[in-house]
Amino acid sequence: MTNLSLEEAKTKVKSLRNQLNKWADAYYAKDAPVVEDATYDKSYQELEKLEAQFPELVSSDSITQRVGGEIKSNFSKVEHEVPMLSMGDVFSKTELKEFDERIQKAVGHRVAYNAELKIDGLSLSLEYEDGRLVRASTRGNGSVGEDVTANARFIKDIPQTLPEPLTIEVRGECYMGKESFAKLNTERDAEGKQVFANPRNAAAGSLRQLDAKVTKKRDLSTFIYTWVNPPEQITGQHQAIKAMDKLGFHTNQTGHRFESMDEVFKFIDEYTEKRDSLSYGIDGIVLKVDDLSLQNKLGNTVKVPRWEIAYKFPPEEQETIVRDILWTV
Ligand SMILES: CC(C)(C)c1nc(N2CCN(c3ncccn3)CC2)c2cc(C(N)=O)c(N)nc2n1
Repeated sequence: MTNLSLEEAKTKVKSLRNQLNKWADAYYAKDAPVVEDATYDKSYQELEKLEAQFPELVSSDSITQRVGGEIKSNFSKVEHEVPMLSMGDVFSKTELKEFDERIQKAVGHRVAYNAELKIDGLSLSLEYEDGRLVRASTRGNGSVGEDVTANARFIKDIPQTLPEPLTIEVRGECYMGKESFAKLNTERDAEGKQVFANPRNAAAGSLRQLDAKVTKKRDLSTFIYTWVNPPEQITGQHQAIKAMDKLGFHTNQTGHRFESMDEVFKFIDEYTEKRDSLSYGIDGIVLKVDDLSLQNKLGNTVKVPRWEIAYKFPPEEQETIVRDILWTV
């Protein structure tokens, strides 16, 4: 229940409807979602809650009254055997220190961490049977995603077959490099099409294309960072990434295993500096307890692992021009 007055609720409902209609039109009309599902869903649920609390505000033209009101994608659904979890976010080194202290307290000793750049893309799961790619799917809500196998076949750095007949699942981030993003937007602008607000939306819009031939024209990449239930000879996150690299997956080589938080802080400072010069977007650093058995011991809360945290950089000066064009349409 919100503590909004009827007047305030009316304003809020109006702006939510306006926003959701724009997003839904972009999704249906141009089949290029300009926003992450999670963002759309959050606003949609907020509108539903307000309409439930203020029934006098419900109107037949509200997107919640539309049969297909929610973003229904035409992809078939994929149930994730192992849920794709969310990530806890922190925004300061103090909070990272507290995270480390919590972990040390829980396990009774200091732990090593694997620090990874937090790639600004969308999550992707890749499933292989006897060494052949059989399914690619998006994260969706963490439990149910979309089948994008046909599209994934056109992402050049995804191995279609593995050097060994393994039946495994790996997960990573699908992203569009900064240069490819700028090129795509220039082309779209020249064609009078709506430009993408940022590389993450461009990647999402390009991967979640119903017509895989469109994905083929888009320059998408991946960084793979998780081996789901790896063989027992793999005991650490850093080792897992090295092993996936050997299998032909594209991994991010900047990841580093650290024994102390001081080294982690140096890594954070280094990539706060280097961020703009990278050829792909990052929005933070992901810190994971490296030892996989400790990860299992620490377990997860409902949606978030206790053994991992994402340190988010302060938002950089976004190129607001694109955003303005987008929102004024
Ligand atoms: C395996 C865990 C759960 C620890 C995990 N989860 C991740 N993510 C979860 C939340 N995600 C998410 N996405 C949409 C909505 C909610 N959560 C987006 C991926 C990771 C993302 C990156 C990255 N971006 O580079 C990374 N190097 N490691 C990750 N590791």
